[in-house]
Amino acid sequence: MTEQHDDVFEHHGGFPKFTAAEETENFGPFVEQMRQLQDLAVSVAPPDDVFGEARALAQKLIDLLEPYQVPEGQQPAGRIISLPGRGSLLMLPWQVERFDEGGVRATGVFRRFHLGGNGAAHGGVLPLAFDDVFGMVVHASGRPISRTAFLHINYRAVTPLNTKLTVEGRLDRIEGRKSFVSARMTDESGKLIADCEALMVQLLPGQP
Ligand SMILES: CCCCCCCCCCCC(=O)SCCNC(=O)CCNC(=O)[C@H](O)C(C)(C)COP(=O)(O)OP(=O)(O)OC[C@H]1O[C@@H](n2cnc3c(N)ncnc32)[C@H](O)[C@@H]1OP(=O)(O)O
Repeated sequence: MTEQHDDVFEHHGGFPKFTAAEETENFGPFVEQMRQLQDLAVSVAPPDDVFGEARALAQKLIDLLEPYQVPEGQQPAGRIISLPGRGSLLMLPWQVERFDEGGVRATGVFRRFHLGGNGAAHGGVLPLAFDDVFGMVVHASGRPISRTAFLHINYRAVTPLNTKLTVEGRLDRIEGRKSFVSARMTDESGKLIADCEALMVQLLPGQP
């Protein structure tokens, strides 16, 4: 992790102070296994007694992890920028490849877990991808922490699963507290899958 990445969670506005977490031996592989489980949970059709066995194993995992819950900002999930989705299961398992004031670029695939219908990604996961990139664009540009006021997506082509895609976002202009940002999602041939514009509004002191 670079020094540039180390300070991206510093305190702004009314947000709590977040610090980046270090990658450890087991956390990244654990998150990937959980993602595989998510993919399987939405794609298997075994006999019901197999679900019974899975329930028992899942309960063991719950019992193992439950004592270790911590407040927001202290868990590794979401704080390790070198991991896909920063190690957060909520985030798409994409890798950040560029993070500087010129913009943010992330690449990755939508998986079976993200299926909408007829082999394509669910339309609701694209705003998640864009919104997360815009949060990083704001930080990478050195702007104070901001929240999304609006986010407008144009779905230009059906979004495939298991196909490498790229999202590139940038800061277009600043008006006082307002950061106007935009991003494009493309496939490896350069075909435009979706584009997006959003307004990020800088939080006032104490604003949640
Ligand atoms: C590694 C890094 C990880 C980074 C990890 C950290 C990531 C954090 C980023 C997460 C991003 C999110 O998804 S946040 C989650 C989704 N978003 C939210 O929950 C936001 C909910 N909404 C709000 O909290 C509020 O509405 C705000 C803060 C956006 C704005 O409220 P406010 O502070 O009272 O300001 P307000 O006066 O209304 O607006 C300020 C200016 O913006 C304009 N404005 C406000 N809303 C709109 C709008 N929808 N469309 C057009 N313009 C608007 C106003 O006209 C005004 O312009 P003018 O008169 O000044 O010209």
